[in-house]
Amino acid sequence: MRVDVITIFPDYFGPLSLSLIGKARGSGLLDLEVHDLRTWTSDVHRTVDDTPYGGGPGMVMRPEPWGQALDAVGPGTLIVPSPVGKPFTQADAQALASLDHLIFACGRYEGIDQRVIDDAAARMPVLEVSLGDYVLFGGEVAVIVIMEAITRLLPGVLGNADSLTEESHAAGLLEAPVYTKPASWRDRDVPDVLRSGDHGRIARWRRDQSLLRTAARRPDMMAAYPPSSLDKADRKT
Ligand SMILES: N#Cc1c(-c2ccc3ccn(Cc4ccc(CN5CCOCC5)cc4)c3c2)n[nH]c1N
Repeated sequence: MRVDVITIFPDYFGPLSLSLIGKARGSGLLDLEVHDLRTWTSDVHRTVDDTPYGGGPGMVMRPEPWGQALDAVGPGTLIVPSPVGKPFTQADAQALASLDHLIFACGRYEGIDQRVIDDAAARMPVLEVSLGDYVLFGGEVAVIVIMEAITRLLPGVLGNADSLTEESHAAGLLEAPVYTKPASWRDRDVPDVLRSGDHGRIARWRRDQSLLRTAARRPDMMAAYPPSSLDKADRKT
């Protein structure tokens, strides 16, 4: 997968050289390049922003540098993090993980001139996404989060592909609690069922815990969980 990130803060993306994303880049599974938007400015001050038409607070990112930057790195699927974007979900991560070329546009200030998005949409798919109902300083942190969500889905990145099948937002329920050694810690014991070796009982316990957690913390997920997936025993949970 080829990924181009355009930003006025390239140093924000140091974390994408670490851990499993760094390994994915080193092994060739992920070809990622971070570009400084100011590369495509032409004035001595390398200006990327200006005052908003119609008044209002803050500054808006100028269209010219963005247009030239997207001409240079595109076409691909353009992902624009935004406070007004569609909520980003695991399903979005799975869809994006299957694509060949992603371009991330990291806005700052009050956002990017809308004509940049409209112009890009005339020649490539554009997805405006939001991480959640809170306001960040810009799109860079969102891109790091989105890149983690996508990269872990790329074949060969996670050693144990099984861990992808049981994931919360893929399976529709929150995962059960996890435990490791020691069996007892500060007078708190690992549930006996997990040490029983009875895989059927363990699977049942984990499913029950998933249902309890999801019902308590994510009624929205519970409401969306297909009734056909709940057997009679579950309904008593
Ligand atoms: N992904 C993601 C994000 C972002 C995000 C993503 C990209 C950029 C580029 C600039 N900013 C800052 C910024 C702050 C304030 C405002 C004004 N509006 C805010 C909403 O109410 C109306 C008024 C605009 C832009 C960004 C923030 N925030 N939250 C998410 N989940």
